[in-house]
Parts: sequence; C-alpha cells; structure tokens
Amino acid sequence: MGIPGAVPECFVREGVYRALLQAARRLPEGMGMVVLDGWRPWRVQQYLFDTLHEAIHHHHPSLDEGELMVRTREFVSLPSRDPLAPSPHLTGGAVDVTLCDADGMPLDMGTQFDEAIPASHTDHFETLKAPSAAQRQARNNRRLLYHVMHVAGFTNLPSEWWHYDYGDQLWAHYSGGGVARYGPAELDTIENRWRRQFSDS
Ligand SMILES: C[C@@H](N)C(=O)N[C@H](C)C(=O)O
Ligand SMILES: [Zn+2]
Repeated sequence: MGIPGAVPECFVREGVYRALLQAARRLPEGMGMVVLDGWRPWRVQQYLFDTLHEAIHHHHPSLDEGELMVRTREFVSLPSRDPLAPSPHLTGGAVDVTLCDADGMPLDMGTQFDEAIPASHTDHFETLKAPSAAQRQARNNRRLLYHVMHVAGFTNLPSEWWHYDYGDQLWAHYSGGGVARYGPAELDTIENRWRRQFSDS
C-alpha cells in the first residue's frame, strides 16, 4: 500500500504462528485464513498513526488534540518502542486476519480491512435490531473468525474485527491479568545479528 518502511513478508512470533495454524485448522472445509499484517517496524507504526491522525483532523477540524488522539488510537496504537509498553504489532504478537473461500477470495466481513469507522467494531452487527441478510452473513463470518481465534488462544481488539493478539500487552490485558510474553522485536537480519554481537562484547 505504499507505506514507507513496510516489509512485504508477514512475520510473527513462532508461538503466534503455531496458534494461527490451530485456528486455521478449525475452519470448515473450503474456508481459509488470510494474514494481512503481522510484525511491523516502528517507522510503519508511526506512519500509520500520523496518517490517520491527519485524516481525522482534516475531516473534523474542530476536534481538539485530546479528542483527535482518542479517535486515532481507536484504530492505530500509539507508536512506542518502550519495552514496558510497546505497540502491539512491534512485538510480533499482533496479527490482522480475515477469512477467505476455497479460491482465496476474502469473505464479506461487513467492512474493508482498516476501515476506521464504527462498523469495524467487532460487535457492530451484534447490536443491530433488524440486520439485513448481508449483515447477518458478515456477523456470522466475524463470529466464526472470533471463535477459531479465541479457541486458539488469541484475544480480539474490540474496535477492529481483524486485529488479534497473542502474547503481547493487549493479550495480557484482554485475557485478564496475564503478563505479556513478547516485547518489541527486530528482524533477525545479518546487520542486527552483528550489531547485537558487537554490543554484547
Ligand atoms: C492499523 C491497524 N491495522 C492496526 O493494526 N491497529 C491496531 C490498533 C494497532 O495499530 O496496533
Ligand atoms: Zn492489527
């Protein structure tokens, strides 16, 4: 999507990968899971945050900075490399996922991935009094995704139907009193290995 610093691969922690496999294997025959995003460099997190902040400011110029931050943080976490409070995607513990059919075509989840609107809240279609057939289908697809991810040990971010966590701070929070297993991570590149080696000696 032309995001500066973005990596083409979807990297996740090994524990997350294994849990994703468990979730995908629970899907009905002919259905698959698509991983849309995993580990993210800090620069990408900052870019996403600034871009959404700017877009909201443009559409709602009367919002003060506090309100702008709340609206932005609903859909993009604060960029942070702090080992005690890293942005979830910087840890390799957060994943953005959706479901697809046997041809790999994405199922209707009711909104596009990353649409920053209230309908992206995971429970949006649960709250409708008289949902249409399409809305019921989207609701059922979200329920299925939630179910297989939950059974595999993931927690969901309530403001985004696609965002799930395993082992990071959001996971610790939403699974109730747990402690995060994963801090901020860097790619295991030769540059990073050598940098680590020399800083250790
Ligand atoms: C940007 C979106 N895909 C996402 O991952 N949002 C969450 C809240 C995040 O940035 O951690
Ligand atoms: Zn996410």
